[in-house]
Amino acid sequence: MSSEAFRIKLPATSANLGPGFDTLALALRLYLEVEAEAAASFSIEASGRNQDICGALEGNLLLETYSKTLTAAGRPVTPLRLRVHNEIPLGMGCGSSAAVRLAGVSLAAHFGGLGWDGARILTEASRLEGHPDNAAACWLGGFTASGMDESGVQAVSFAAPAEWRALVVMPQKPLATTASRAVLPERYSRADVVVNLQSVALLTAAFAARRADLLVHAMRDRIHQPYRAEVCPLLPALLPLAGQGGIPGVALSGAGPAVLALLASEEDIAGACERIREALPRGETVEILACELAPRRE
Ligand SMILES: Nc1ncnc2c1ncn2[C@@H]1O[C@H](COP(=O)(O)OP(=O)(O)OP(=O)(O)O)[C@@H](O)[C@H]1O
Ligand SMILES: N[C@@H](CCO)C(=O)O
Repeated sequence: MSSEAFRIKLPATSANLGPGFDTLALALRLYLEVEAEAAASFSIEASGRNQDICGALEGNLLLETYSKTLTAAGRPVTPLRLRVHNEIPLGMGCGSSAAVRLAGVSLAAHFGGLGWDGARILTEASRLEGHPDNAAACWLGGFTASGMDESGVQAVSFAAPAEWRALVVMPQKPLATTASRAVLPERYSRADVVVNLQSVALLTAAFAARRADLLVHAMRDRIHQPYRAEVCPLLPALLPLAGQGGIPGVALSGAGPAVLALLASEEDIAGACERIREALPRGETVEILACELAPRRE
């Protein structure tokens, strides 16, 4: 067990990127920062987005993950004084739950003296998530491909082109990942699976080869986006922008409801925001976050 203070900073992530359902994700330069020290009782000082949720002592995913992980490991739950600064939108498809679960597991590993390495922390958080894509990109940074089986998570990350930018287009209301997974079918046709296999391979190659021109083909998806359009109405409105002036690729961000637009450079941001606003359903109010891509963790 350790009584030393602990600090962690983890990025937002956009998972799937179109075809890579539960597999691919990209880290974004928006962060969750948690500082903790052992104390006589739990307290949280929250700043940034969603302070009500991030600062709650009841039903807080950070505290739940921390306590659950220590209890499962047979260790006492040391009360903590926490400072949480959050820039990641909650329930929008930007990996907020993966970041907070990784933070909670890391706190447990530290204060419980569990002796877990990074791979174990990533595996524990991914199991709590039910899929490794967000957690892998959050933990490793960059562009990440990941898989998970009973032995744990296997994940590889590499640096995404630093000059590319992400626009995250968010509606007013969040959508829980569980609700967005509930609309997906159990089975797919061979034709749909083949399209996604081709796209995943092409998309990974497009990031590695820094080929923004391939994104319009490589971000095609038939596994989750067609079904999620009903609960993510920004998607059908914005998907047709892919491949048009200054917006090489468009996909649902994670489980939605936000939409991710990938741009080849900073200069394209203003024009892309204008086209996105023109394409929105009438009366739809959105927040558009322009993000740099987060580097690979060293
Ligand atoms: N910093 C945080 N503090 C406390 N709870 C959080 C925090 N971040 C996320 N959560 C919890 O996670 C929920 C959102 O998780 P959910 O999996 O539904 O969406 P997401 O992770 O934001 O999006 P996606 O999984 O599609 O990328 C919030 O409603 C909240 O309960
Ligand atoms: N791959 C996950 C990401 C959201 O957590 C999904 O699409 O449901």
